[in-house]
Amino acid sequence: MRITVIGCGYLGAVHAACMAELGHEVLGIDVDQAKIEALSAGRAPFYEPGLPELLASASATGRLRFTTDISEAAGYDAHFVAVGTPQKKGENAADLTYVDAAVTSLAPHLQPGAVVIGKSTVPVGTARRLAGIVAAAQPDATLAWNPEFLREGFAVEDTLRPDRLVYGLPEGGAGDRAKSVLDEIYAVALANETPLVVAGYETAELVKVSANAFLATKISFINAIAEVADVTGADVTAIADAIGYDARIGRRFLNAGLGFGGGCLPKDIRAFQARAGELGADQALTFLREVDAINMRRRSRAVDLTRELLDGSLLGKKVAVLGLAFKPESDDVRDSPSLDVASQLRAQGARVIAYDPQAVPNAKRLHPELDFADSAEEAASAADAVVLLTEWKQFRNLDPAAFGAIVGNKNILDGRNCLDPEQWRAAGWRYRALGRP
Ligand SMILES: NC(=O)C1=CN([C@@H]2O[C@H](COP(=O)(O)OP(=O)(O)OC[C@H]3O[C@@H](n4cnc5c(N)ncnc54)[C@H](O)[C@@H]3O)[C@@H](O)[C@H]2O)C=CC1
Ligand SMILES: O=C(O)[C@H]1O[C@H](OP(=O)(O)OP(=O)(O)OC[C@H]2O[C@@H](n3ccc(=O)[nH]c3=O)[C@H](O)[C@@H]2O)[C@H](O)[C@@H](O)[C@@H]1O
Repeated sequence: MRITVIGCGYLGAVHAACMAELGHEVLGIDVDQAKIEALSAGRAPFYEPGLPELLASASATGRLRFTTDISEAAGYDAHFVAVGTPQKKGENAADLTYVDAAVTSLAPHLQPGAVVIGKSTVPVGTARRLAGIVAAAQPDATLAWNPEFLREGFAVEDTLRPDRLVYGLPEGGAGDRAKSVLDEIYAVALANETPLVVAGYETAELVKVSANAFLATKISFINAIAEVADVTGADVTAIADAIGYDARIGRRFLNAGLGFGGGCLPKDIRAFQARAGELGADQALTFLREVDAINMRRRSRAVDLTRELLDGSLLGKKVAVLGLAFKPESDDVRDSPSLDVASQLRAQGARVIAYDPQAVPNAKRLHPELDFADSAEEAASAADAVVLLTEWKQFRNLDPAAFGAIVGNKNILDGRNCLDPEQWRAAGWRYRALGRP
């Protein structure tokens, strides 16, 4: 199948490389010249495990090309739309400017029988509206919605071996034709018995935002329990383990700590509330406001605990921040709780020295006022407190004795509940965490 992928960011670049890996002929298109130059040279424009290898192998086969010129999309069978849908400035709603621009610029180049496949996360109702733009430009083309569930850090694996596929299709023969194109694209996953949900546009759009809303709710649920654990001396990690053994609950996504961030969960739960409001279903999702509020409180709690560790004042204290990415195995700092805490600590008078294995360049662009180190040891040298905010493996494996010899004062905040408190206390550290005594 000849496929284009419009928007080559965290989602699109991985999708393009994986589609080529599966044997399709792929053209990646983006308006960002620098990104296209990097991808054309076989370089990943961001950190994602496995992507560089995939780009190298796909480019070598000649099946993967990149361009900034949308007119090159003419003659392709299927077009994935994977551009950003960020939060609008000062509003909860999603900004659909990029999706609209992508579909509008593609429309004149659609050949009869082409299928436009939405991947971006959009407010319910968007697909039906975009289908009108596609039909007006090329009556024999169809629009389908095929939401994406990959996780950053596991994006290649999740794309090649998804745990389910969802097709949102129009009614009638056009839907049948779009389904056969999607089936051909995903032939390998379907042969491996990947569950497939075929539905209408609205259902497919709602599957995606419901999944992210549920994940965000699960995290905020356990973080709410952590707040209660904090005032009772209970241990939220033991609570999560114990309730997680119940298969109806499950242990995954019950890690209490600094809460969720990234380019998706926060903006998606806000956009979902905004859209429900527009549709007159305001009441339905008011709990997501609370999910968001619980999540944001984690950040101020981390700042307060750091202040407590420093005997009530951050002023002039040297604080080593370990981790800036919104999660490990990613360089993404969009709405990163870690970067937010680092910046709040500095704003409240601390001398912050931050380190992250991959995210320093992105963090520097957003917060040039912070100081950055080249290693955890350099950041922690003579520090009054260490705050671990993103649970990279190299931080989880730190040796409390050796690390203790570097710092000025052995104070540590474990913002992700990822260290062994006994071990750190035995090495002479004052250990604090969120939701653990
Ligand atoms: N990052 C992730 O893990 C996942 C993201 N999503 C959704 O996928 C969409 C994209 O997200 P990301 O890849 O993270 O965003 P991103 O910001 O990394 O990438 C978006 C790309 O689209 C490009 N772009 C903007 N306008 C364009 C146009 N008119 N033509 C061509 N390219 C254009 C931008 O230059 C950028 O490279 C969002 O709706 C997001 O919610 C869904 C599942 C996973
Ligand atoms: O729509 C999207 O873009 C994607 O959003 C999330 O994926 P991602 O943002 O890559 O990362 P997650 O692993 O979901 O983590 C999100 C945030 O939650 C935090 N988290 C996660 C799990 C947990 O138990 N506790 C917790 O605080 C992480 O630290 C991180 O900040 C979803 O997991 C994907 O299925 C979805 O496709």
